[in-house]
Amino acid sequence: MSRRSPARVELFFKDICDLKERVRFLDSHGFCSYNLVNKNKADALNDWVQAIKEVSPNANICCHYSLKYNKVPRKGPKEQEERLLSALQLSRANEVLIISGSGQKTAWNTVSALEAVKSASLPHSVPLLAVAYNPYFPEKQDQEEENHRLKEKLESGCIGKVYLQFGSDLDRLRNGLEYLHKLKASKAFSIAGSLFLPTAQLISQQKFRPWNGVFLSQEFLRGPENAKAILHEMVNQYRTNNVEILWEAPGIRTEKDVKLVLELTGAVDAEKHKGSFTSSVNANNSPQQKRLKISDNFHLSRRSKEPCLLIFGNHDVRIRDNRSLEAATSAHETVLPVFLWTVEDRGYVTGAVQVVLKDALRSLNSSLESFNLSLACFNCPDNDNHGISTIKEITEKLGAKAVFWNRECTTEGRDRDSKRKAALESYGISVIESQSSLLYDPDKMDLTSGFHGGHWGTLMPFLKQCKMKFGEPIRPTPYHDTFGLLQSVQSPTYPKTSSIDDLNMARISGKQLWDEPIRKRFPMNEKLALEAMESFCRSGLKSYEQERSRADKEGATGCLSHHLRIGTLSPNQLYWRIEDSGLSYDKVKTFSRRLFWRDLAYYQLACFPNMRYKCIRSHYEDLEWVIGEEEMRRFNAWKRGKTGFPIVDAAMRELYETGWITQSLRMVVASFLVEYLRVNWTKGCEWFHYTLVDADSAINPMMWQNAGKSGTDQWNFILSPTTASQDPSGNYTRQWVPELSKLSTAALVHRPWEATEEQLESAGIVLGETYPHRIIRDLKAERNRSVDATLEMRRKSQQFNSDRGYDLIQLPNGETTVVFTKKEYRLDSNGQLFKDDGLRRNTRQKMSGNKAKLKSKREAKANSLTVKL
Ligand SMILES: Cc1cc2nc3c(=O)[nH]c(=O)nc-3n(C[C@H](O)[C@H](O)[C@H](O)COP(=O)(O)OP(=O)(O)OC[C@H]3O[C@@H](n4cnc5c(N)ncnc54)[C@H](O)[C@@H]3O)c2cc1C
Repeated sequence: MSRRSPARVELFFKDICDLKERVRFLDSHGFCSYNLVNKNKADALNDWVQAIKEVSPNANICCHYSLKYNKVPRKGPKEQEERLLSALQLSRANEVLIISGSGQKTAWNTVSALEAVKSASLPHSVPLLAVAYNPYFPEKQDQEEENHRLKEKLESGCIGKVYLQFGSDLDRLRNGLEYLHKLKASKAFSIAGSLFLPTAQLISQQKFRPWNGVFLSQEFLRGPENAKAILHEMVNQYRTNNVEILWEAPGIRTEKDVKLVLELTGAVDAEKHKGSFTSSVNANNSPQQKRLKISDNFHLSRRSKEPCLLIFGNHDVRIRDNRSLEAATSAHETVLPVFLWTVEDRGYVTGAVQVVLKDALRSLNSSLESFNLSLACFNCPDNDNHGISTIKEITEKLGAKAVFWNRECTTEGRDRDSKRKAALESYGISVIESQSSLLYDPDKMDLTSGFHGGHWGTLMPFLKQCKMKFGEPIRPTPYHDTFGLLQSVQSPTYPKTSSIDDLNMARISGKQLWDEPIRKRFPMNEKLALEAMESFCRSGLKSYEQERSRADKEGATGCLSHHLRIGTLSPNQLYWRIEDSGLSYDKVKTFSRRLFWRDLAYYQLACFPNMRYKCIRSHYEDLEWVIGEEEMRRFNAWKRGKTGFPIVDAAMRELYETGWITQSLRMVVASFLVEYLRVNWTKGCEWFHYTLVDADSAINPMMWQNAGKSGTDQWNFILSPTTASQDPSGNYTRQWVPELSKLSTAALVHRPWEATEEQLESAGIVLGETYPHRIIRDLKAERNRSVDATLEMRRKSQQFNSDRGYDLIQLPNGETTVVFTKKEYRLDSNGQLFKDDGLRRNTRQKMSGNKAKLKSKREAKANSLTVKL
């Protein structure tokens, strides 16, 4: 789906002048996604693309490629193929829709064309490929044939989008959409759908000279009002199914047409799309402001001559797919890129993150320098509240009246951004904020209390709500658009500022240069981020479902979290790379959902701004943990990787040395700290925050709260510190705990206390000397204490216990909701453990056989102690 436009529009025009005029008109009404039809072999599609880009540089353009009109006369398939492949490689469009053309299908058709594309293995830079699908055939047999052809097209693995043709039978549309969703289960693609503008002219044209393949009912053809009612329904169906609208015929040419479009879709679309970019410029209701609301679009031709500031944060250090950068460079001819480092930033951007941030800033600066821009860095004085005085001073020196930045959705970032915004606006400076670090804007999301196919605050209700409310995440901006923008701006003359090296950030001196292994393992720049993403998509992604828990396998997970944290990669770039990978839904679904976990964390943080320190289930503040010296003894051993449990120690050492471990290991060590060592989760959370290169103020606390039972999605499993299923070969543990490396089997590496004296001796191990004794011996007893403490705390907090024994929490809007609670903690109103609640049995009885079996299978899986992470 296009980034900014409420819908796509098919363009009809006489010549280039007319085309530009039309685009100018549509652009001024907020459209910026266009389709160019191909009705003649002389059509100069690339010239048209160029003309559109001159008027609307960020337009997203789909060129149609008609196999019929592009056929090389009297030549065989080879020549047809060559023509198509060269057209694709030369195309300057964002998408190419390949169509056979109406009439009898010949040997050279979309299916054979896609076969050719597949075998040519074109570079990744060719436009997204799309095909058409008609769900409206009146004859069953014809429809089946069409369905089969679509399946064949998708099987080529080259298709990223399907365009639904127009028709008026709503039932057939519903069936068609169902069919598409079925196909989506194995092939990832997005859907666009045509709509005709129900004008009197179009209706009479279709009545008397209907187009081939367009099936319109008598009711539709009765008149514009009837047609409108049908279109309303279609818009609803499109919306529910995340279908991007394409206004096909007869095009949108006049103010009246625009009004009609808005009547049918406008209000909702405008609302839906304004999210990614909010502006405080022109707070009045000027036409420009209205336009911004609809399209968020600027024109280069209308760029301001006044300079502006573009402030980078610690989460958007990139030039690609960076909305604030696009907004600033689209609106101003002169832009000063700025990085400010304040005492407040140093309070929460700490440890390993500073190391990778500094490197990323260096690389951002080099990228900017290649466009003759450079990053002006400022070490703000400690008494400069959020760097506000520094920003004011820069704007004054520069004569700038506008400041752009991407909002940072952390608690600290929100506080900073709102204070800066209020102060700058009071000085008459406009602040233009964007959102560029999450798939969706958390402030626009609202989950009502209750169970929506999952408990409140769990992944699936959140994911479904995102897609229902906002559709698919927006596609990243093509790099050539950003490149064009950056090339066309200039740097203002500004006095020399601090260099990145001068920043009071990651300044490590003395003997222990702890940053070196981190820098070595995680060099930071956009190019490397893209390469890492590519390499994972080509190899690791296929086996992610099976291998993601393995710590002993290189590349089992993306290892991209540091790039996402600092912003050297945008989540939209990653999301769409996965969606366009051509792999089946089953292969990519878990990975795609990971990015929704990321968004979910930020949604939770918006609801519970103190969640890094305070339990979301507020009564869990009373949970008893180990305290005093014993707590310190346990916590210190855990931090330093000296607990005597090898998999835990290996992970904690890798974390300390390099700043990263896989999710499966994070879960093992978190589970161990909380459930067995019984140390308060906030301690682990803080240690992770300091040591992780991807330390994230939303994800880290969300995961620790879940591990520590007080989060919205309390873990329904405990990970054993001794079975070490994450490292079946033992090689990972041998690497990080070299003192055990000579033990002969993986089992002994993970449980050296089971080794005989001879085995230990021949491996050169003296337990308690060369490797520590286990810090706790009786795992079962520790775990029982942990459960008892939880039950005791819950008994004392009956007001937070639902009638089915689940925890209740209060949402920011004052509503109370039930959150998932592990079976072993569920209590009745007398404080007794629920045995088997009748409610569940009744519900199960009501469910049909298969569904019930499925559900109990799922529950059994969830309750089992070994889990697939
Ligand atoms: C106790 C604990 C603390 C964590 N702290 C952080 C943290 O501070 N920062 C962080 O980015 N991740 C954190 N995670 C989540 C997860 O472990 C890492 O994102 C993941 O290990 C990063 O490796 P990857 O890029 O190879 O992940 P992949 O498996 O390749 O996943 C791709 C991306 O999805 C996102 N992602 C993956 N898992 C999660 C998740 N559970 N929640 C939210 N987003 C996710 C990450 O951005 C990740 O890069 C934590 C997990 C646990 C159990």
